[in-house]
Amino acid sequence: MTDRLRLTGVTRAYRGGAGVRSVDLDVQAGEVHALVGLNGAGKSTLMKLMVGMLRPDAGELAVLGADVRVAGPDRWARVGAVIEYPLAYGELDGRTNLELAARLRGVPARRIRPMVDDVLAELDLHRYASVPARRMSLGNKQRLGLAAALQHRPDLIVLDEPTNALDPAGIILLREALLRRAADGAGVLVSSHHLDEVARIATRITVIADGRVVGRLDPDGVDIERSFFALVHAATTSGARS
Ligand SMILES: Nc1ncnc2c1ncn2[C@@H]1O[C@H](COP(=O)(O)OP(=O)(O)OP(=O)(O)O)[C@@H](O)[C@H]1O
Repeated sequence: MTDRLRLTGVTRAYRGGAGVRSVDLDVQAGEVHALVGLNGAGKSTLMKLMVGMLRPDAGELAVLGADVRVAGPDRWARVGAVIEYPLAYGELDGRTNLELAARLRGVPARRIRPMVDDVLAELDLHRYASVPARRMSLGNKQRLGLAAALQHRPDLIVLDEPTNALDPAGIILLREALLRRAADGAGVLVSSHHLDEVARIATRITVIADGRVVGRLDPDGVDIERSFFALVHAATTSGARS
């Protein structure tokens, strides 16, 4: 097994006490690992830690084998992430946004145009290649952000609730794109509230509640929703007692 991402005892507290505590988590090459939890469980906080947007108070965090504190641009160029909101320059059209994202990741100039064409086709965005991002619908902006994160075939993909604004066609396109990346050896981590959606794609499902890992779900399990609530309930009632 090859670690694409490994968190060991990672803790980060916000002022006021919320945050994540002693989280152990890994993402392996070739897998889609899903992080599920209720609103406020700590999914976005964990993902921000994983991509260096937040620094841990304690614990170790390795991205593609390098400590997150010392990972350089070459390492980050092999990561694709969308955390919270897809980033796009409103004045620039879809194609230019994607070309810029590719340049920022150091993709050689001759490879950029075919790469952008491929991802525009993959996420059915060709109609928006010449449309400024500010005129795109929320779902198409999300497709554009996902395209920017996936186009350079990163070795590690971290997506925070990537299906939130997508229509059913977009959800299927994203699912296929992620399964293709994983089959090619990428490690994929996605957070979601949608248990059914996650069960279709994930090889592993980790449940978090109150900033802690509280258990795992079997993607092939019969009543995944029930198992999810049982885990969350057990964790929050034991947390309330302690
Ligand atoms: N900047 C911040 N300052 C203080 N507390 C914060 C901050 N950001 C998040 N929190 C708190 O940390 C906890 C975890 O939030 P986080 O956004 O990671 O949860 P989440 O699982 O992503 O939730 P959702 O599903 O609603 O997006 C919550 O209690 C939240 O209120």
